[in-house]
Amino acid sequence: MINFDNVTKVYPSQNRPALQHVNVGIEKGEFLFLVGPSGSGKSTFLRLILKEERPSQGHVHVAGKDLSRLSNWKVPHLRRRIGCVFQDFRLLPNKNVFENVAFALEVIGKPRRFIGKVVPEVIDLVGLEGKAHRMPDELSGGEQQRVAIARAFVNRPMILLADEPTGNIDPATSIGIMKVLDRINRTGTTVVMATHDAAIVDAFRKRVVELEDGRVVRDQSRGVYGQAY
Ligand SMILES: Nc1ncnc2c1ncn2[C@@H]1O[C@H](COP(=O)(O)OP(=O)(O)OP(=O)(O)O)[C@@H](O)[C@H]1O
Repeated sequence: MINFDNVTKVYPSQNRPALQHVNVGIEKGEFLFLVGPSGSGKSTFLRLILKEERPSQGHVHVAGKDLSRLSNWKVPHLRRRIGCVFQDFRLLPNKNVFENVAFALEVIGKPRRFIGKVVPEVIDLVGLEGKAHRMPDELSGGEQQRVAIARAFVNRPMILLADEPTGNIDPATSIGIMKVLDRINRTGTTVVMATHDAAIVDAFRKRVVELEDGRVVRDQSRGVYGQAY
């Protein structure tokens, strides 16, 4: 589903590469934790999948397509098939839960009847039943992140990218967020989650790819956070 083929990324004005000779293949339906110290290249890895950045060398394939050959006008279509969740939720503050999730479908022109059917289903899936009419400032951080996940998933993307989704959430609540991501993964969506959250990585035992100075130093199935061997 995602293939990094000898990818090196050097940002203009930087002399140290953000990623160096990265080779990682991620199958459809996999769940992958991307770990590593701050500045090791995790966000760059995610941005390359979205074609927000281009490799300086090597190739990134997503769903069988070489992104370097994907014309610019096709990039919005690629991004539509990839849901994104961030540390800081990024909800629209003046829209309620239903409207925040519905907005993701409105902007791609889905009919109102379809929206009225699927949005409540996804709100239930993320564990927010009964809260559709709450405004973001009437929700806890964990609940806001559930809305953000519902919004990212409502279009049934093939891939979900999560950049530090539990970074602003307390440990107990983080487990609940992780269970939601796990549930989404079980529907067949490939999930790539960049994280510093050792407790979560250790509790869920998924594949772990560790970056250090832009290099893959570990790729382990059912891995833990901090054990390089
Ligand atoms: N737009 C940019 N322009 C120049 N350099 C950048 C840019 N984005 C990232 N970098 C550099 O590339 C390297 C990797 O950064 P990246 O954000 O991918 O790391 P990260 O592992 O996601 O870090 P964090 O855990 O702090 O989010 C760092 O040295 C960073 O300073």
